[in-house]
Amino acid sequence: MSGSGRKILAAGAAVFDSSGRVLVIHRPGHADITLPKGKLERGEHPAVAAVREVAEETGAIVALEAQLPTVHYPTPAGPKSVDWWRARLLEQRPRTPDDEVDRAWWLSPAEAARELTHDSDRQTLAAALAAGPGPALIVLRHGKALARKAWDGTDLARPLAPAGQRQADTLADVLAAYGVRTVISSPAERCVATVRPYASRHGLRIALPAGLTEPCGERDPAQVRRIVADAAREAARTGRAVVLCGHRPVLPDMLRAAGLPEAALVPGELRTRNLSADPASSGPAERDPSGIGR
Ligand SMILES: Nc1nc2c([nH]c(=O)n2[C@H]2C[C@H](O)[C@@H](COP(=O)(O)OP(=O)(O)OP(=O)(O)O)O2)c(=O)[nH]1
Repeated sequence: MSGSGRKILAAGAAVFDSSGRVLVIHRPGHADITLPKGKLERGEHPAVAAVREVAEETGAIVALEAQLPTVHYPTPAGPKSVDWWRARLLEQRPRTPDDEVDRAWWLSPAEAARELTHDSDRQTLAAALAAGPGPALIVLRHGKALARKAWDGTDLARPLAPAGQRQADTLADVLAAYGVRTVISSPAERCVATVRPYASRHGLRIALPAGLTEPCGERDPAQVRRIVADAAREAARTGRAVVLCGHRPVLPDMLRAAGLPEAALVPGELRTRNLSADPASSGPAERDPSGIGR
């Protein structure tokens, strides 16, 4: 069957171990050597799919770091787009070889560049090397909240709408894909509730700096910048991803302080930046592939 026109979506990762080696697979069906990746399941976020596919194809449990350029190519089943991340190995689990992937192994980047069958994988590897290692700093707008006129309590206590709660559940999987260890939120309920499913699943405390609330953030952008800079230092110090959840009027300052381009985030949408071990250095800015907010 050729070219129905429907785009095939996939996601994968250039995975690095602690010695800087990269993980490749052999696929007997295609007789090729590639980076691990695979198709999204229905409704699945690409970041979540990337982590799942790497685990299924290699047994490697990974945390995502920088997002890399999306790759497009035609296939007999239709045009295909693959979202890629740089990722680091957290744990290697055993995996039984099968017809899809009969071997997964580690190569130096130079060896991998020689062995990979497809040029696009070589380009993804080059982008991963250019991004360098480092955890993600994630800036997130809270999920869809109850309308102001539908709520007669204080604005700080205004809760998420049911759609916002669903976004929060999806975000819990996305934040897990990045291996988030530090959760920071405006104390407003709609922000806290956006990161609560993730924090409670992982037994993490949510830090609640008052400086991220709407009135404080708008009044004192310098304090917002300090909160974000502290978060970036924490990520660089621990090597683990950090998420900051805030409000639309404060997000421009949060994004700027994170070194991300200005963007009008819709509820539940996020942007990530990868931080190298040196918090002063600037990593590549990244877009949100999620569509959670859309
Ligand atoms: N992996 C990969 N395959 C490519 C590229 N360019 C290209 O023409 N192909 C060909 C090889 C295969 O014959 C065909 C489909 O391979 P694929 O890896 O995209 O699809 P798949 O369904 O077998 O695998 P997956 O998405 O489940 O991982 O596309 C490329 O850049 N990467």
